[in-house]
Amino acid sequence: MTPTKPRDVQIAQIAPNTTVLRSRTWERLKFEIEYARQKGTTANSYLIEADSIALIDPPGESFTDIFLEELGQHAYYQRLKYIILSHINPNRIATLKRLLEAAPYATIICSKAGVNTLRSVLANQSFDLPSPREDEANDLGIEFGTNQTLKVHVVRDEETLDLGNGHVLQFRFVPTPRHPDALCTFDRGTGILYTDKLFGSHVCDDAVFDEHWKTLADDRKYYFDCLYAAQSTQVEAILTKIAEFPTRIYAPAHGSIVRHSRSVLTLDYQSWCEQQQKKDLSVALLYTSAYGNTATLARAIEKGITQSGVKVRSIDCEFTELEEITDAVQACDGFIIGSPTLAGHPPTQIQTALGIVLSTANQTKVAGVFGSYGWSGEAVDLIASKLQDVGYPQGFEPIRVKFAPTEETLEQCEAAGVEFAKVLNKAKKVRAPRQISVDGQTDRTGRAIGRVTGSLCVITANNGNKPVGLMSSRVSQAGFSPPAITIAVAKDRELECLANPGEKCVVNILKEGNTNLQRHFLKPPTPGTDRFADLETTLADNGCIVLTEALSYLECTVKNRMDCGDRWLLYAVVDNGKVLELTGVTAIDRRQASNQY
Ligand SMILES: Cc1cc2nc3c(=O)[nH]c(=O)nc-3n(C[C@H](O)[C@H](O)[C@H](O)COP(=O)(O)O)c2cc1C
Repeated sequence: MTPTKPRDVQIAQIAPNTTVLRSRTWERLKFEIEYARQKGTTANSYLIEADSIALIDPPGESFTDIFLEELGQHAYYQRLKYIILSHINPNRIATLKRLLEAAPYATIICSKAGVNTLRSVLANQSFDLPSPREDEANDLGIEFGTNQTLKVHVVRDEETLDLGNGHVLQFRFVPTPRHPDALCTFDRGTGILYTDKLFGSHVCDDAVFDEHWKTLADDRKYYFDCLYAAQSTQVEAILTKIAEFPTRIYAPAHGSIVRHSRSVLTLDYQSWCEQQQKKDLSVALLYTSAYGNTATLARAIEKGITQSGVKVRSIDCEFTELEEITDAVQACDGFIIGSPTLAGHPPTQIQTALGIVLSTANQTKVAGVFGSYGWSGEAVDLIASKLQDVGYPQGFEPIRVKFAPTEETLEQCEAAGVEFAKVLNKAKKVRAPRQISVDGQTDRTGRAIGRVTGSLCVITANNGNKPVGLMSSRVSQAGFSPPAITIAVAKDRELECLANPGEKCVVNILKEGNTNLQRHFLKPPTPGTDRFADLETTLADNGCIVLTEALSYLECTVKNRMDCGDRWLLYAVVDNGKVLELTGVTAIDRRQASNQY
């Protein structure tokens, strides 16, 4: 295994008086769904050194020490006048606390929606704020007020802040259900728009700017799907809002700075939002989360649903008007309620949302419930039983997760999202009257495509340390010299580990008559269990699992991956192969129509 590079902070000047500090990790930072492509990430902070100095977005606690060390070498903490927080993230508090202890003259800037969260997270912290000294302040040319306690300035939408030397900052509120307090900052002096989470990607590399933007396409889309697909209406509104700025560069919180592909990426965001709006099935995901655990579960369920082609409207009930909740419940085909248990109950916002659901949603809507709890977990049971009383069809079994989710529980949630979408699709088929003319043509085409057959294979690979396996009948020989194949795989997280050139896999070609393996791999994997535990296996030279009951196997290296709508098409070179049974015949997938397996 290649040793991973240690975390570091890359520093680069990106415009006059403007420096980026990219806190980098080459490993997956968290097990949250948005990091699943395992390409590391960067937490970008920006320093504007004009007459007054402003720092935008110090990183989370994974980087506190290395970031503060680099910042200290670059700028005097005492001269730091503003710390702008584009959104309040409890994870940032560890860094913020240490920063404030070293920078006694700094004022925190955040939005009105952010200040409450800031107060509540800071309330649990004991600060050791140094007393600023008047003589030191005078030496540094800093205005010295008498009240030198923790200073927070809550900005208004469109407010400006003049840092001097032409750096006039203008703030815009860009709220989404996930980040209701989000703030974008435009610097009129440089044309840089500090976009926080927007336009980012979780990729760690040496390129500060996006010269290589074409190679980022999949990562950007994946990032959008995880963070914004369920909030496309709000994102469309944000895009209109920020279009007013004469922006030259997007400076996001993660990944490379967007200079070369700014227009392309803006158009991509517009079209991805439009694609979401056009989907004909939709889910209202109503949740609230005091400490972030239920919100993390919501993200994973959301991902499972959107990857199945169903639109999600995610609503944090704490920050949403009742009319919007009512509107979402009326418009949706299914709804999901997520709630923590606090003092034996769902919080008030969820009780209110449940009231709206019970009085608004007709009985045909598909329902789901989930939530994080600490010891008794009454909230999920209470909501589930109320929904059961009405008789809503269930999209998945109620999900209860004790405190913070693990990687397994998030997988379970994602699988539940996929399941929910399936139930919705089935319910739609039952309801929809058959449109003879249009469906007739579609059926004819589907039946014609169905005559294309493929050999049944199981693709095995390693997702981090975890072996994964997926059935596919879309494997074809693509080249002779070098021997190469193409594999079409569903846009499924299981094989996301084959996203990059150089990744290894084994194609196990199944034998006609061996229904054991076929049945095994047709079932969806159960999260947290070893899929290969009951099978006879051995390891190939490339480290992937070989199913010894297969007819033959190919050891492959991925060279390329192409986006083909609902599938990825992998092009892989065959490095090695072996026939395991000389007399058997290849199992073939014969079907009546293109949408059957
Ligand atoms: C004030 C408070 C009261 C709580 N009461 C309960 C309770 O009655 N039953 C329970 O199972 N968990 C209880 N918990 C634990 C939370 O449900 C648990 O921390 C959960 O992960 C919170 O989810 P969230 O991060 O989505 O807010 C309580 C936690 C707090 C802070």
